[in-house]
Amino acid sequence: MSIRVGIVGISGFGGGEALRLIAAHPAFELVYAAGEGSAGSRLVERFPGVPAKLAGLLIEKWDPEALPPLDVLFASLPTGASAEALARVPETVKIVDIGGDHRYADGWAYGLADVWPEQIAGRSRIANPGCFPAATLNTLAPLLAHGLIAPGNIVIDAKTGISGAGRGGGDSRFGFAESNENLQPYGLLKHVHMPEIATTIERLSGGSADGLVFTPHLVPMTRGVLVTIYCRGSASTEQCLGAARAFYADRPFVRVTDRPPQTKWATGSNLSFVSYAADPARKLVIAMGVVDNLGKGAAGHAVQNANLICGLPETAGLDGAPVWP
Ligand SMILES: NC(=O)C1=CN([C@@H]2O[C@H](COP(=O)(O)OP(=O)(O)OC[C@H]3O[C@@H](n4cnc5c(N)ncnc54)[C@H](OP(=O)(O)O)[C@@H]3O)[C@@H](O)[C@H]2O)C=CC1
Ligand SMILES: CC(=O)N[C@@H](CCC(=O)OP(=O)(O)O)C(=O)O
Repeated sequence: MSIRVGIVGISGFGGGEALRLIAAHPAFELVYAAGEGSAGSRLVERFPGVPAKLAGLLIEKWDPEALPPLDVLFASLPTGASAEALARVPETVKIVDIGGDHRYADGWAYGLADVWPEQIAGRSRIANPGCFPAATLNTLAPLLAHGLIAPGNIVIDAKTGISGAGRGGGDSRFGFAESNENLQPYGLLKHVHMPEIATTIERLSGGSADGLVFTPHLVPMTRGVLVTIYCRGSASTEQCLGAARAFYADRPFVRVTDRPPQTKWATGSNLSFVSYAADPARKLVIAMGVVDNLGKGAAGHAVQNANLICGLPETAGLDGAPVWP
């Protein structure tokens, strides 16, 4: 029997990527689509290339009290816009929230699926990590778990494609003329992802994440996140790579590479690439991670989490190769 799923926020970048993955999923059947401004449109009007079986599905006005029978709801709403409404979704409907309202909130599991799948399976309320935290935490987890780096004074230099800002795009700095041939830092000192990154570093290490620095930069590409993370530790490059290979030995989506990873390696996939370069003499470990912000950074991770809470193979609907070039 198929598992009935819905997507609220389907017209957005995160919701659209969830639609793409669910349309090809072997067990999920999309029976509900919702939004605000897009309500009243058929899916084909928003996504001309949508598979024929879904073309006529009507985008409903989002109303948590008017859901059809559903097993799983993917919520891809602007951060700040989901908490009140999702609290009114019946308990019988499992939820994966792609937005930021429930990360480390009471009653919600933080869905860092590659690192702690056992904390996700069996739950019914999952908060998907943000795109930068997904890239960062997958990269740091093996080093923190093996005590190869200090949890304090970690410096994260991050780069993101423009789609990370969503279709709404916020303000004019996301337009073509402003972003093409341009690089800009933003969110200095107080980006919203810092709390979930710090909390998870502390959970994984048992130490304090004091001194954390995180600076994202907007890069003129559509998709992709690259994090270059500077840490203190005496491990060698081989020790770091070995720790990551052991940590992710049975995990399907994390690839440990000798070479520094590149954003295009992950495009269109739920993969996460990690690599390391370390100089014990300088007590310096450079950890590098890559994800697709709409894949492991959003909808791919959400489908992985949904697979876990539905008792499906974790890779269901996610085993396609990345887009290349
Ligand atoms: N883009 C990315 O790479 C990532 C995004 N996220 C998070 O995912 C969430 C969605 O982001 P993204 O897809 O990029 O954003 P978009 O701006 O592309 O899409 C937002 C969606 O939310 C819908 N929406 C807005 N307000 C309402 C409302 N009041 N009721 C119902 N629907 C509403 C819009 O629908 P309509 O068009 O119908 O108005 C639209 O479908 C955000 O919380 C974001 O932070 C997380 C990780 C990565
Ligand atoms: C380019 C850009 O603006 N990117 C977003 C990250 C998207 C994301 O992961 O968002 P949530 O944590 O809200 O879910 C940002 O920096 O806020």
